Amino acid sequence: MAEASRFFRTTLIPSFSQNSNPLHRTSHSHSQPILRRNTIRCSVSTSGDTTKTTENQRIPWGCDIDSLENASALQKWLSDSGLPPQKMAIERVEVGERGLVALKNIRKGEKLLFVPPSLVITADSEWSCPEAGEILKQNYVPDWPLLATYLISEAKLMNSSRWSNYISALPRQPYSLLYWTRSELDRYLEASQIRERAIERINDVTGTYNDLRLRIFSKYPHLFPEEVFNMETFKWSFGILFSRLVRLPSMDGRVALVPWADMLNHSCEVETFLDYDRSTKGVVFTTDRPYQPGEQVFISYGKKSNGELLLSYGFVPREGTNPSDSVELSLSIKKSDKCYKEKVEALRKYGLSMSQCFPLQITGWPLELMAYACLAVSPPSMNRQFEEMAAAASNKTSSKKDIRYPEIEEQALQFILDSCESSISKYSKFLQASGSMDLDVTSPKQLNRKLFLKQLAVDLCTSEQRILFRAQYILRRRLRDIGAVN
Ligand SMILES: C[S@@+](CC[C@H](N)C(=O)[O-])C[C@H]1O[C@@H](n2cnc3c(N)ncnc32)[C@H](O)[C@@H]1O
Repeated sequence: MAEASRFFRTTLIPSFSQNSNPLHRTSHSHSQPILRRNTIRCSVSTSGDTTKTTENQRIPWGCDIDSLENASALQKWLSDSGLPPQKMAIERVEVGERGLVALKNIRKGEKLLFVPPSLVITADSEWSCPEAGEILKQNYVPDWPLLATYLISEAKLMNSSRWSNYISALPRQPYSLLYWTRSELDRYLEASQIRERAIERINDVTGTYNDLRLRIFSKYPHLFPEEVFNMETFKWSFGILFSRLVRLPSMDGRVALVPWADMLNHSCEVETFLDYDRSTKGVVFTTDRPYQPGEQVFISYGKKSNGELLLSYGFVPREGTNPSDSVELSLSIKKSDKCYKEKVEALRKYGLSMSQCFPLQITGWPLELMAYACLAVSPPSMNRQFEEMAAAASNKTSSKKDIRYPEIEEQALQFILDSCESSISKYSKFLQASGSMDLDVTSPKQLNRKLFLKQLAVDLCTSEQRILFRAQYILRRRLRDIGAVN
């Protein structure tokens, strides 16, 4: 969902570009269900913070997903509307609260679902209030804000919308960092770069809503009354999009909400993803393992880090189970650097800045990170190589060669190690403090929510710190190998 932030930055209104470049790639399916470690459950509809008045407003749509409220009505409506008989049913599950569970033996390589296009919501779906849809299209509103508005517009019609059974079964408050307050983000995610990403995303959503309000909603209050189209309802609809929208590669990458398919939970151990199947004319996925009756069936939401999963979907996979996990390491050119100006200029030329984040994985880090570190430590005598280093630090060069500067390798490795260690100490501080953290709550409801958020933050920070420890080990070993005493 870094992708989502990028999407917003590039298409965000004011320019109302139609070149939306949305986010979720969906892959799917899985093998062994992952048991969620933390057992603290919290109805996400429990607003914990009273800093904003809107926080206390309750979204009138959807349901609490810790029950199966509205699930059977959804299943009945779907089969009455053309969904073929299924080998799965919605049930309460260990991972993801509600999910799709096999009713019969399912073979590896079997196609499942077959959701027809008539049951899929896209930017081309018909509006119950066509005038509202027309106005958005005339104003070139991109797919994401358009779909967010569509969802609210249909939700407000309750039973008169054709999607009413679908909307009633959506979470009343999706799990997502959009619902964390600024003080919760600051407190629980201080050590993680995901905090910045969450703030950016919240600002993007707020900016998008404000822009729609100024440019469109305020001009047509009879179609978009503020009691219905407000920040709170937009937070809900964007939360739904972030956690359920899929991109369908075989439909030219179009984004869609796919009722029924969006009841599938994610597993990091499967690779199969949703797509439109031209031969059967429906949205399907192909299992990459067999399932027995009673087992939960999984898909993959894409190769995302734990932080990205928390950001968009509000969960953190069990420690060590996500091979795509990564942590962002921030490197900066020191202001006291004699060549600060030249280095920053070289970086700018390649779209980088004096402070840059690079993803570390348990298996290593990108070549770009080493190039950036070389630039950061290189002395004035190497100024002719600054551009080459900046180019290598960006992913804009076509040549992916591992440029080497033996004369500064040790300093560069030490520079990365110092950044790693400073990051590790931030995580340690948070993780130590989390045990005795005063949660500052006034009701059991708030306590439940804060414990839940804290546990998510502890899970995220533990997994990110683990990657940093691994990088620290590798860097120390390399420094030893090149003869530097550390
Ligand atoms: C596309 S929906 C899947 C259906 C969802 N469980 C429901 O009841 O509506 C995505 C949401 O499911 C939950 N989810 C999916 N995979 C999960 C997992 N591996 N662990 C915990 N929660 C998960 C998260 O709340 C996420 O925001």
